[in-house]
Order: sequence, then structure tokens, then C-alpha cells
Amino acid sequence: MSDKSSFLSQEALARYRVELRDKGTVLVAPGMLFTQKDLAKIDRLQSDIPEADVRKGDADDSHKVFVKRLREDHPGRLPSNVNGSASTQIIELLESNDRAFALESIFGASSQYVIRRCQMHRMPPGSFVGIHLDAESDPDFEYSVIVQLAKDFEGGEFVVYPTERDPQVFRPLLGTVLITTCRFRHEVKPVYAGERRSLVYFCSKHGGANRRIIKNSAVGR
Ligand SMILES: O=C(O)CCC(=O)C(=O)O
Ligand SMILES: [Fe+2]
Repeated sequence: MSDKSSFLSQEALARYRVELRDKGTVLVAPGMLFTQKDLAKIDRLQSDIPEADVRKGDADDSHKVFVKRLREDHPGRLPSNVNGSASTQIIELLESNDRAFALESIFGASSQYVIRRCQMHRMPPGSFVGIHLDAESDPDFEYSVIVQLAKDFEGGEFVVYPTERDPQVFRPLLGTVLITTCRFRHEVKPVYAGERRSLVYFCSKHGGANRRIIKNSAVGR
């Protein structure tokens, strides 16, 4: 872990941290956490990762989204990378010291975070991610980080339903990083034109086995 970030000024990190703490969600502007070069590298690598057509989430929530899995986090097990070297290289990029430091500073963390699960979503017209709670997949998930990888789509808004305030609607641009607490329900509205693509990862201070107790063995999103 380095002791400084080359991505964002201390002032910007503090601004994002306060917004995340107060509202539960923050949008980090394009270019701040991922350069154009990083995004191009992710795009190049992801083409080697197989894709699944997913209709159900971990809590039987309903979705319609194509998913590429990079790191899985199954109940009772340690997180583990899947789908070979392309996944490993993307995750290495996510875990680079400067990026991890910047994120931990936005989380307001005093200790290190691990990426417990990581996947990519492709959403052509008609796709959606139904309302769900990320913490239902793993009770130790604290923040999800969502990097927008496409710009030419309509619909696909990210809507957060905070417990004690009005819903918030986000329309992230290409390269934007949306950070949201895993304790608020949220959804991705249907895409109706173009194709929405995102890289999603879930961060936690817990590095051990997934402590979720499962009631059934359904494999989810
Ligand atoms: O693809 C996205 O924008 C995020 C979807 C989501 O909420 C999730 O994967 O938990
Ligand atoms: Fe989610």
C-alpha cells in the first residue's frame, strides 16, 4: 500500500469521501480513477472471458444481463479468480496500489480493503438488473464500485433507494466510477437503445471465507 495517490488530490478525495458518507453513493468523474489507457486495456482483455446469460440474482431477484465473471465469492469459500489470465490481469489493474489507496481513502477506511467479487456486465436493449441488495450476496460486502465502459446507450439508469431519503437516479458517463454502499437497495433500469457495459466489483475489509448462510443452492448473478 503506498502512502499517496497519484490519481486524485487530497481535496478531491475528501470531497468524494464526505459525499459517500453522507449520501451512500458518489460518482467519481471520468479520468480520476481509470485513465483512457486503463479502460482500453480492460476492453482488450475482457474479450477473452466467456459470458453467461443471467436471469436470477443471489436472493432470487430478477435480472436480464450478460455476465463475465472474473472473481467469484461463494458462501463458505474464499474469493477466487476464474477465467484465466485475462481476469487476473484486469484484477491486478484494479488492485494497483495507487488505485486501492485512492478508493480506501474515499471509503474513509483505516484498514485495507479486498475485492471479494468482480464481474462485467453487458446490457443490450431489454436488459435490466432488478432491485436487489448487494449485501445479500455476501454480508461483508461494504462498497460496490461500478466502472462505466460504454457511452452509446439509452436507459440503463442506476437507481439507488436509500433507507431514509428519496431515490437517487444516476446516468453515469463513459469512464465514470460509481461507488455505492452495499446496504442500500438499487437497480439498473432497462436499456432501450445501444449497449450498456460495466465493470463491477465489491469491496470488503473481510478477507476470509464468505460468511453468507445459504437457504438454497441457486447460482446467482
Ligand atoms: O452493472 C451495474 O451497473 C451494476 C449492477 C449491480 O447493481 C450489481 O452488479 O450488483
Ligand atoms: Fe448491485
